[in-house]
Amino acid sequence: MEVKARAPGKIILSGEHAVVHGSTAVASSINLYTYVTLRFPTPADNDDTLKLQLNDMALEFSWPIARIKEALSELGIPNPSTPASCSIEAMKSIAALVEEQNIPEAKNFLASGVSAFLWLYASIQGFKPATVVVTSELPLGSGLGSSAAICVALSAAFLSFSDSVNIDLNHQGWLAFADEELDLLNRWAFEGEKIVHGRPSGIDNTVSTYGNMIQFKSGNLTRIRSNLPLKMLITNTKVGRNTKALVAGVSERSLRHPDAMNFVFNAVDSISKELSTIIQSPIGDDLSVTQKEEKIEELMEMNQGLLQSMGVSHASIETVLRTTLKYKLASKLTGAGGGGCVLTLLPNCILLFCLCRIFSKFLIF
Ligand SMILES: Nc1ncnc2c1ncn2[C@@H]1O[C@H](COP(=O)(O)OP(=O)(O)O)[C@@H](O)[C@H]1O
Ligand SMILES: C[C@@](O)(CCOP(=O)(O)O)CC(=O)O
Ligand SMILES: [Mg+2]
Repeated sequence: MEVKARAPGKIILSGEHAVVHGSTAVASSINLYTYVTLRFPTPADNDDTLKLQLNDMALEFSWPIARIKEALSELGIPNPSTPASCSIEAMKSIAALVEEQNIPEAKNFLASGVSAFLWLYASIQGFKPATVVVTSELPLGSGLGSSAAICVALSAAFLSFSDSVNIDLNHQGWLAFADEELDLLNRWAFEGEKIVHGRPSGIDNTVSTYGNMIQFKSGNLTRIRSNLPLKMLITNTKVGRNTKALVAGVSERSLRHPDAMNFVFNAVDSISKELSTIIQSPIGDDLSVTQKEEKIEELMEMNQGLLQSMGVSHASIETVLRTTLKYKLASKLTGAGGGGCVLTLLPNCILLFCLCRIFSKFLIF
């Protein structure tokens, strides 16, 4: 028996970090996915291990089921319909299970993802032998939500074998979870994301679970529909960073300067709400597409300024900002910052300009 699940990455258009402190944020899923295949051995295979293959990393981990049972004995019978947080004790046992695998030092950043896998698997599927294969189109640790995508795809694969879930909707050739099941999936993915991020807001796993665009505040999701043909260029600075450390850094700053940081978070809240209103405003209202894009550019610049004051920008991000500004294009970091990816709005008039250039070449030759 085998199942394959996929979950998308995301971009945050406005509100990263501040969303952890209760501000509104706006995010969109992107069409880059993480894929998880779950396979149970037959009795003839005589295989009593849990295997995790990370194909893109060319790594394979394997634990005897008896060892996992011994380490996580407190878990008892799995209860897929009730998402549970990993206790400090269970986290210690999982850390020992991961350590036994001797992950190469250069790939130590994978330890949190492997830990989330162990927690989700043991909690949802219990102590059954299986092989889980992960592949991803997303760059890891770059702000495009690879941690949430793997948690959603793992939870989806594990839950799909559980009686408490109904999967019958056809979506682009894939079976989809029914709406009422998405909440359960999202809550499990959030538990995994907590292991990677420490203190996630939940926006990444939510947009990866529900897809399309969302507005998110204090754990509450509003699904939104864009009426603007927004085009974003994503530039990866390729500077690695760790979301958990950056999120913790912002929290420490807000403990040191609570009043000032509250103003920063409130300003971000207003920016996200305004952005969401513009995106959803009907075509043909008072503002033209160009006027709406100009407003969005200004909001992106203000959001970037506030992210700088939270301490999460980086020299590599500033270089992208300066470069795009030369072409009068507005940019902001997306995700946790400290490196990672930068978003640049490509206004429709630019696309028209490029098209004209392409066509003029055809005309000349
Ligand atoms: N395909 C994957 N395989 C293994 N671990 C993964 C995978 N995708 C994400 N992770 C885990 O998530 C971490 C990256 O998460 P994070 O720092 O939040 O950045 P982002 O979510 O922006 O990619 C990785 O270091 C790893 O632990
Ligand atoms: C910084 C934050 O707002 C987004 C982090 O996104 P990413 O893991 O860098 O893709 C954290 C969160 O909301 O959980
Ligand atoms: Mg992440």
